[in-house]
Amino acid sequence: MKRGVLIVLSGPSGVGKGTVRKALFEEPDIDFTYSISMTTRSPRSGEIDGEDYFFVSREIFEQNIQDDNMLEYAEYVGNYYGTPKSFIDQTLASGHDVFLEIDVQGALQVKEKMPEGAYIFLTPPDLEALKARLVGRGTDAPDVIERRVGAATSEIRMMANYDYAVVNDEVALAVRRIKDIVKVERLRVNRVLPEYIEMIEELEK
Ligand SMILES: Nc1ncnc2c1ncn2[C@@H]1O[C@H](COP(=O)(O)OP(=O)(O)OP(=O)(O)O)[C@@H](O)[C@H]1O
Ligand SMILES: Nc1nc2c(ncn2[C@@H]2O[C@H](COP(=O)(O)O)[C@@H](O)[C@H]2O)c(=O)[nH]1
Repeated sequence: MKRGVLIVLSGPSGVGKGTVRKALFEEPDIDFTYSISMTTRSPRSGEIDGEDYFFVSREIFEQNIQDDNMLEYAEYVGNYYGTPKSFIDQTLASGHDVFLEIDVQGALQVKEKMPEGAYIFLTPPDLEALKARLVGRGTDAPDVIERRVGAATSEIRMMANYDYAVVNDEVALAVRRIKDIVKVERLRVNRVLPEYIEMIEELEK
């Protein structure tokens, strides 16, 4: 049976990870399973618990760390964010591709543990565009935006630790670049593109 591919999309806050991920998931030939993160941040207007994030208290998050339930976690601009572990293991083992959208600290922790994934750094055309996107999104107070842009400068330096860098100049172009990367990754994991596996098995009968 084919094994699922782990795809980790990371990059500074506001670069467009969520926007690109949503556009990617709408592609007819894409069937990724999204890993829902856990966070102590308060929900933004319109965000749904169990869909956008699992929103929990600091106590519950810290209990999950102690119980070794997290594949990775990071403290980012005053809140915890992390990836529940068992979901990732089970989904990959069942042959489904898993998609993580996480910050740079978390992505590098996952890469240490699971180097066989596709680690993609989504980068803005420049820092001005990044700040404009955070301001334009309208979800964060000015001081939080400053902290996020401040964090971005050191995050962008970590780009060299990734397998791939994708510029999010236009969403449709970023989606196409990521789809090409996933094709390469499928070949690396399964040695043959999965759409051919059934055909070969049929011929070998
Ligand atoms: N290619 C693009 N060109 C212009 N604006 C964009 C582009 N991609 C995303 N945006 C806009 O930038 C803002 C931030 O996007 P988004 O929320 O997807 O970023 P993010 O990286 O997921 O942020 P966070 O890490 O904080 O969740 C949104 O208002 C979105 O519409
Ligand atoms: N290390 C992790 N980072 C995560 C995870 N889920 C989301 N994130 C990243 O946190 C920042 C802030 O997110 P926001 O929703 O408050 O804007 C952003 O870079 C996210 O990608 C996670 O599970 N682990």
